[in-house]
Amino acid sequence: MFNVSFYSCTANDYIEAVKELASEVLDLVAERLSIPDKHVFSRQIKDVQSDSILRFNHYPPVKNQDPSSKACKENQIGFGEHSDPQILTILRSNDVAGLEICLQDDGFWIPVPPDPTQFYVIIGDALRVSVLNHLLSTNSVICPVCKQTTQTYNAVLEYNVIMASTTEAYNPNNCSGGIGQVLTNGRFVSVRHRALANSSRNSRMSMMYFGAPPLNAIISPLPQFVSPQNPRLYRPFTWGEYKKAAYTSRLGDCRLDLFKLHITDDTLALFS
Ligand SMILES: O=C(O)CCC(=O)C(=O)O
Ligand SMILES: [Fe+2]
Repeated sequence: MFNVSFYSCTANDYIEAVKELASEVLDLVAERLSIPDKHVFSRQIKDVQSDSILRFNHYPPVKNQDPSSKACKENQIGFGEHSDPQILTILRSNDVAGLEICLQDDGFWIPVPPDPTQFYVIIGDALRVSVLNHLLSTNSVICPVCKQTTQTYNAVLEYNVIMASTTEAYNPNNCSGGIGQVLTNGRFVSVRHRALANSSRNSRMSMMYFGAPPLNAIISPLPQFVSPQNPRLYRPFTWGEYKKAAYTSRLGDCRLDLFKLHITDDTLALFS
């Protein structure tokens, strides 16, 4: 029989452990960015009011399909294309493939090989703002699978973590943006990803920890990322507002557009 209290204790232990891991990653990121307050990101997910969640995904295999047919490909989509709205996601899966990431807006999907011994770190919309361009300019590695350059945070590798992020420089017209993009005033673009159901015999299963701020936390570009040359791109908003926008739009929609400030020549003049 399913023992609910055993399950809930185990899940809570896992949440505590993975929150620590996420916090350490975020502290390293802040340190590397020379942000004086190194807990600026981790404080949000450690807050007792944090809106972080743990989700379990199960993708049963898709059976009896002609793998070359279009219908087959569509049926295989277990979790459609999206970026995670929170700050940071820690993914752990079994050894069944399915996760894919899209590094550029070219519709080309790169499979991420499953490894049940690893944690995968996905930059959420909330963090994408401030961090990655800096890290990427000095830390980039060649992905052993796709042979493309992938930005990776060296310190993160010590934890056997793969940090997926885009290799692109910020493009304000690129729809793929998240609340991290706001914190860094548009420097970073969180990775778009999706999960396919496998046509083999086995189900893919994943455990996702989404580190999020409290609902009333203000998401706004950090002051060090705003200057006359880089005027503020987004109006401040709360995580609660963003979450509502995320859950009332379609999964793949670009919700950050709702929070963009329209930069005019007059606005620019105010900063100069
Ligand atoms: O199951 C996976 O590999 C990815 C799931 C995912 O992207 C999500 O739950 O947000
Ligand atoms: Fe996701």
